[in-house]
Amino acid sequence: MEEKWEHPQDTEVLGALDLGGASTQITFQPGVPVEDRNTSVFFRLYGTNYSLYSHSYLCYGQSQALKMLLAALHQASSSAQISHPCYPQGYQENLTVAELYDSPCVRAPSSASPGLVLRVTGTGDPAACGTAVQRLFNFSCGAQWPCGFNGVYQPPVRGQFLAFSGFYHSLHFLNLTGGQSLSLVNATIWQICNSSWEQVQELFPTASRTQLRDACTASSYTLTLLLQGYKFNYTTWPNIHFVQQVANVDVGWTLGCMLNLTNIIPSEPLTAVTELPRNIWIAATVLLAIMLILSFCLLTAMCYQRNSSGYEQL
Ligand SMILES: Nc1ncnc2c1ncn2[C@@H]1O[C@H](COP(=O)(O)OP(=O)(O)O)[C@@H](O)[C@H]1O
Repeated sequence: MEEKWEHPQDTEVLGALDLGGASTQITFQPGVPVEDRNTSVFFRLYGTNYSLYSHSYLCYGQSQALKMLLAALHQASSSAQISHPCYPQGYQENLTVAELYDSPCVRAPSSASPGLVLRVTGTGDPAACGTAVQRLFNFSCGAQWPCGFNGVYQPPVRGQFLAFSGFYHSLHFLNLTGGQSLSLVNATIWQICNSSWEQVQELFPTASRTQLRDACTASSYTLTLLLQGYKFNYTTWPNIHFVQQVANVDVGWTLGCMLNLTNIIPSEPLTAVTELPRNIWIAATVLLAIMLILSFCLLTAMCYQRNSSGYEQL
């Protein structure tokens, strides 16, 4: 770095995968020009220009996706009893219609009365869970080919990626953030989704009730989003590095935002100074020079006067 914030020319640009509570983002440097202007980003960081692909899917963050799944299961059941295939078998909870439909990502059916209490029962069924999670997405590309999901254009993923926030937390809980193979990840998620409420409590005695309830749903959602959503596969899976920190700093959208903003700070005042018209710049310099010369003359004259009046007194 030679004590300068410069981008070494031969280093690889890492992609970023962020799974927040409300939305998920993918950003990377594609191998082809970005065909859709809505998803192309030109970005200048410490003197280097980058042309990137980036898209944010609203409502596909972890919390909202899990809510969409529950709402879809409720609407499919058409009663106050909801069978949840991703919750552990034997798990039960009550929630009201108002609590379920409290976000813009889920639209309440007109027939649902807000005060109605819904009873959710886990069935711990990995195959049905996988199917229910996949139904949250529309995988057909339509005119936008190649695509991610919901008809959003996305070039094929390329290079190494850092996956953080919800991607990290959902897999870290199952000890799957250490470079495990995709087969092992699949098998572990299948196993947790096949477990009963008693079994998950025994497996993770210190975990909270919510963590235990959501372990299967969150990890299944993460895997579906990465494989079918963002189109990673067996070959590109090892290129995803699940991280919470890089060089002892928490990674997330706030760090990226800060880096982007701090890079802008020095360039703005400089632009303002160099954009002064040339003739005004010359006039100001000449005026300053004249004032300096006049001040010097005045000071000399005052000193001379004081000295000569002193001699007269003597
Ligand atoms: N320490 C944690 N342990 C387990 N899950 C977490 C932890 N922190 C965040 N999560 C989960 O990861 C998801 C994203 O969290 P976060 O990055 O804080 O969201 P946002 O970007 O919206 O602020 C949330 O759904 C949350 O449940």
